[in-house]
Amino acid sequence: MIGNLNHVGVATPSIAESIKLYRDVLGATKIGEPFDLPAQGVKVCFIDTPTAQIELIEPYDDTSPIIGFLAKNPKGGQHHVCFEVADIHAAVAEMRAKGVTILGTGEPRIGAHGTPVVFLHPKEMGGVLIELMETPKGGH
Ligand SMILES: C[C@@H](C(=O)O)C(=O)SCCNC(=O)CCNC(=O)[C@H](O)C(C)(C)COP(=O)(O)OP(=O)(O)OC[C@H]1O[C@@H](n2cnc3c(N)ncnc32)[C@H](O)[C@@H]1OP(=O)(O)O
Ligand SMILES: [Co+2]
Repeated sequence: MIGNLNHVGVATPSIAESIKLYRDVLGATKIGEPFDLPAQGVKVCFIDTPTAQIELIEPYDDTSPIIGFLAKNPKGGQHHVCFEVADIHAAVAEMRAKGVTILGTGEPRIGAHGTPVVFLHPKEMGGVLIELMETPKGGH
């Protein structure tokens, strides 16, 4: 069911500091403008690599879903991996049929690429928080 690896989510206490690392130390050249995504409780900045993106995420406010993760990992860390799926509702139905817990309300929500996303519980995914996102129409 899963398609392309779209992005790896990296939680950080400071997107500005993380940009310095990826740009000045790792040599990334395609770094987007950071933007707020209050519906998901995060500020976001995408860094492009030839085949996938790094998604830097910083808490939008103190109700952010990444607050607990940053409390345990104050310097930040690898937070989630995101795979594309052709049809999010079909993916949710398939996961539910297989007994997998969809986080939150279970209803897909619009993510940072403007297409619906859901998250699968890390305890049922070998310790990895997995995001499924519907592939943008026309690719990306
Ligand atoms: C912008 C959008 C997009 O791309 O479009 C995004 O990605 S937004 C990305 C941010 N949004 C999300 O992450 C939404 C979905 N996430 C959530 O609902 C939450 O963050 C949870 C995954 C349920 C974790 O919540 P919280 O940290 O409050 O719970 P908790 O501390 O009780 O953690 C429960 C257990 O899960 C583990 N745990 C927590 N976060 C984890 C992570 N990122 N990867 C792997 N394990 C993780 C904890 O260590 C703990 O294990 P132990 O029990 O062993 O101690
Ligand atoms: Co993400």
